Amino acid sequence: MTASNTILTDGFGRRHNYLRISLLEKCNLRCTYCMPADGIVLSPKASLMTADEIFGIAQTFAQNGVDKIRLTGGEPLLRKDFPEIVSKLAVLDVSLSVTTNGILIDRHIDVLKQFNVKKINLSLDTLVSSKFASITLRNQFEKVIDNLHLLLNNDFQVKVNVVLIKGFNDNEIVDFVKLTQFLPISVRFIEFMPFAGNEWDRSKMVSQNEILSLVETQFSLEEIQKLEDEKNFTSRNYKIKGFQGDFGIISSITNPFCDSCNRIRLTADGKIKNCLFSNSETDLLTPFRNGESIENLISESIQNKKRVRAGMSGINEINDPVLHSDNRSMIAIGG
Ligand SMILES: Nc1nc2c(ncn2[C@@H]2O[C@H](COP(=O)(O)OP(=O)(O)OP(=O)(O)O)[C@@H](O)[C@H]2O)c(=O)[nH]1
Ligand SMILES: C[S@@+](CC[C@H](N)C(=O)[O-])C[C@H]1O[C@@H](n2cnc3c(N)ncnc32)[C@H](O)[C@@H]1O
Ligand code: SF4
Ligand code: SF4
Repeated sequence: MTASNTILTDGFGRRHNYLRISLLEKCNLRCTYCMPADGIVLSPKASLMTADEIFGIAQTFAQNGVDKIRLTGGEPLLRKDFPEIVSKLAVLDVSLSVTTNGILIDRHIDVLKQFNVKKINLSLDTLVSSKFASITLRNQFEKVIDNLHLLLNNDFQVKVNVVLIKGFNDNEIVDFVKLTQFLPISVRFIEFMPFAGNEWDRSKMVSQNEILSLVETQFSLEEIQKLEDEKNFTSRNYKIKGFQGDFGIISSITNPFCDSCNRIRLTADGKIKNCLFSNSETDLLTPFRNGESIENLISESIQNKKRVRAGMSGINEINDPVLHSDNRSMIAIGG
């Protein structure tokens, strides 16, 4: 292990080479599983990281071993200075990717191409326009579908994120799988997770086992073995013979993958979270603004990271995560 890896390696030997940066807390959709119905209290604009601050903090991570940065939010493409942020981060020796709801892809496709941001994760929970409106509270289904095709026509690698909610879209699982017959996409079904204000209930969650059992009634599946650089991926993926794409499952609740966690999060107001479910945060932005070193703070946060997420006493136990009442809503974490 090189010295530059040390501050990002925790007590369990997990090397945190993947930084997820939330660019803002705002969004042009209102997905009910992501944010409270009455919205969230937004951080004052002055407390959000500027493009230069995002770059400066990300650079410290890159110098210490981060080689993958994902931009998220809120909706990252809503940031007016998105092109500036991407152009700055592009000089770092990292792979850059974006998780987006897809609505503004056409506005930013040139900048994504220019700076080689070729991996886009696009969230789409239903293939039915009226259901899209009911879960996102906005009528933007056609726009998202058009932009999905725009990405594919421009050779982007697209993963489609589908949060499954019982009674809402579990009857579309097979349709999403069928979509991969002719589209070279990876559809990932995500177990619904609990966050402030999203009215999570275990009974609304569709589990990994339920998804697999259902798909296996229709198709013969082959599990895709992960390549060495994919070992930390959140999803376990499956292929159906003759299909152009594949599908996967992100089983945060029933089969968490904390033993291979390589992720650290930076919120839009410059705090790091060492786990999605953790309520403890470390402010990097204030010391960064004061010209102080942030490496010790990063190191401390990594060293304090728990082996498994809150609420879990064993990696494969089926046990609901404890929802910290003071953890943020998902929209203010970034997934
Ligand atoms: N429990 C848990 N869920 C995560 C983690 N990282 C991402 N997710 C969830 O996985 C889903 C998809 O997230 P994405 O933003 O597409 O990121 P990703 O799965 O890391 O994407 P890739 O880099 O393409 O593998 C979202 O629901 C995230 O909240 C994690 O570290 N822990
Ligand atoms: C918070 S969003 C931010 C990026 C962008 N706005 C988007 O929707 O892709 C990141 C990811 O988190 C997922 N997500 C949000 N709330 C979730 C929840 N309660 N459980 C599981 N995944 C969730 C979304 O589906 C999305 O794929
Ligand atoms: S999931 Fe993404 S698109 Fe939906 S409200 Fe959350 S941040 Fe916005
Ligand atoms: S729940 Fe926390 S520790 Fe587990 S994989 Fe997600 S971020 Fe990592």
